Amino acid sequence: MERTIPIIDISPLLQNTPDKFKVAQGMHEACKNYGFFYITGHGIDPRLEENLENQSRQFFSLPLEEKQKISMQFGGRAWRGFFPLGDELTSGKPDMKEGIYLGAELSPDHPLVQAETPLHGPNLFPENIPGFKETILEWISEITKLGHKLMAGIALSLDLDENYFESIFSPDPLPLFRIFNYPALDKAQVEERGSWGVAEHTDYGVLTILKQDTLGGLEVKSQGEWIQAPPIPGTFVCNIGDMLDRVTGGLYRSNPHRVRSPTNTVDRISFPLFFDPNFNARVNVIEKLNNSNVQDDEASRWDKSSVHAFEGTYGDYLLNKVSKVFPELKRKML
Ligand SMILES: O=C(O)CCC(=O)C(=O)O
Ligand SMILES: [Fe+2]
Repeated sequence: MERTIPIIDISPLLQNTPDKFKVAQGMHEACKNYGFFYITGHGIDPRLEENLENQSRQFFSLPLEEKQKISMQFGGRAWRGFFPLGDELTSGKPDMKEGIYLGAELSPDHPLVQAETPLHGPNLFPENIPGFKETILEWISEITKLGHKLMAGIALSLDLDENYFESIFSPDPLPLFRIFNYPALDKAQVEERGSWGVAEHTDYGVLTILKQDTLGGLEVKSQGEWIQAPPIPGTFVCNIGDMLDRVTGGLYRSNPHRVRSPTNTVDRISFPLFFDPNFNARVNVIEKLNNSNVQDDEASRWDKSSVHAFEGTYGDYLLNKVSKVFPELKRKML
């Protein structure tokens, strides 16, 4: 039988009804077996989704010079703004995507900005797309709220108190929001550049909440085989990041995934929000799980490093990763 990623209706979790325990059970199975699940019943306004998609497409169809007006070069340590096709690397090779890096809008007097904490600060918004800034900020706010609810479900799925994970998000989580555009490639381009919009990797944080368009191309490695995560209307894709793999002693694995570039004439667009721990949080193993016989997968992992052996704060882990995906920027900014 073909293996497919489970779809979970999370409305009982949002409405806090007794069925939330069934939702948690579904999450437990999905996280153990796939590291991925789809959610429905998430309550996000379809008009907000539509605005986000339309305004993002407007942005990416602008000439490169226009997009470069909000280049990451101007984002400084906050690590925000636009990057052009081929600038981001996975395992040292350029991804076939362009995108915008976004996050919580922090003013210069915010303590973390005052302390010159990397990845914290103001966003760079395109000026000539009416409503785009408001849409982006509303999206970050709504999906961040959803992230907290999903983490309550994940805590229940591990037989923990619903608020268990709040300490690693305290005083605030680090929501890293990205909008990616994967240009359609023809045969010759695939031959020259390869077919990866994003090559195999795992996500770094706790939970990724991804809106994708209707084109597809996301693939997930599960029990050694690559399976599709096709778009399903009304859903988002959620997946486990390295930090949840770490705290569960590998019970919930951060599964490798990749994106195949579209080959028709339409570009694929996607919207991952990485719901990450506070930058200064220490992300410790959940003692109660007692899952100590984890098979470390360091040797077979895409980055040849272990999420279990690592020491330090989440910020340390993250900076080590982002400096590899944007080596040039790291040299200038950090
Ligand atoms: O674009 C997608 O569907 C997924 C992107 C992704 O895996 C990532 O940015 O970490
Ligand atoms: Fe990813």
